[in-house]
Amino acid sequence: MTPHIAAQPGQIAPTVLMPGDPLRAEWAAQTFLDNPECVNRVRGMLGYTGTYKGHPVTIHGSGMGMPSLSIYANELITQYGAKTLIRIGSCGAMQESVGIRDVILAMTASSLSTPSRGIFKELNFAPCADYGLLRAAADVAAGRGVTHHVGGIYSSDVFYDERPDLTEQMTRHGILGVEMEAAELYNLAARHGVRALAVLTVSDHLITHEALPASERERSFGDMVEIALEAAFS
Ligand SMILES: O=P(O)(O)O[C@H]1O[C@H](CO)[C@@H](O)[C@H]1O
Ligand SMILES: O=c1cc[nH]c(=O)[nH]1
Repeated sequence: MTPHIAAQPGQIAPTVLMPGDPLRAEWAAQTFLDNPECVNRVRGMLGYTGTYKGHPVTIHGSGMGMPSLSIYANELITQYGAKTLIRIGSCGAMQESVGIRDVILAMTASSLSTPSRGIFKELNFAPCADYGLLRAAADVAAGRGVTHHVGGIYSSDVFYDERPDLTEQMTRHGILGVEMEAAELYNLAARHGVRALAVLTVSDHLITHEALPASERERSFGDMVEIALEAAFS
């Protein structure tokens, strides 16, 4: 047990999927895992462990934003031995060529700051995905005919952004989408020598202002979860 996770030793699998939303963790575990068992509900941050095609998998919420993800990812890696962490999140599209419901595989994540800023100081460390996971996820997405994009994303500290000039520069420099956790997940994975990837579903569009209707979210998020699960064990 840790300050934020009540699971007993052995109740967290080496492979962990991390949505921001704890209820998405519950839905994904009940939909895609066999024999899902709730292993954490401290502060309402749900974690479930079950199996996928015989492989043990934990699906655990990260909360919103990098400080929250940092708490859970640190404890999952250092206290429970997680070796593969895949974020399954929603994001906003920042390119005309990226559509609502598309999947983005985050090769790297830019940020203004992360919880690791204090370590890196003047260094602009470039957090990046595990290449094997990234390549496997792209292959799975292509094989399933899921429209997907591989490239850089922006991990923001805020949902309500007051810097349209920054959004403009990121769009100009090819950043595909914005979310709030991947950069720190990649920093932590690099620090602890584990694998990480962010698989994101576009839920809204910063340029066209389209948004995914709530009724369609589940099916769209399902593609993302299956891509993550298949990539983890390919
Ligand atoms: O859908 P999730 O995984 O929570 O991800 C996105 O949604 C939240 C903001 O609404 C942030 O956590 C952002 O990263
Ligand atoms: O962080 C996020 C998530 C979805 N859409 C956004 O615009 N930002």
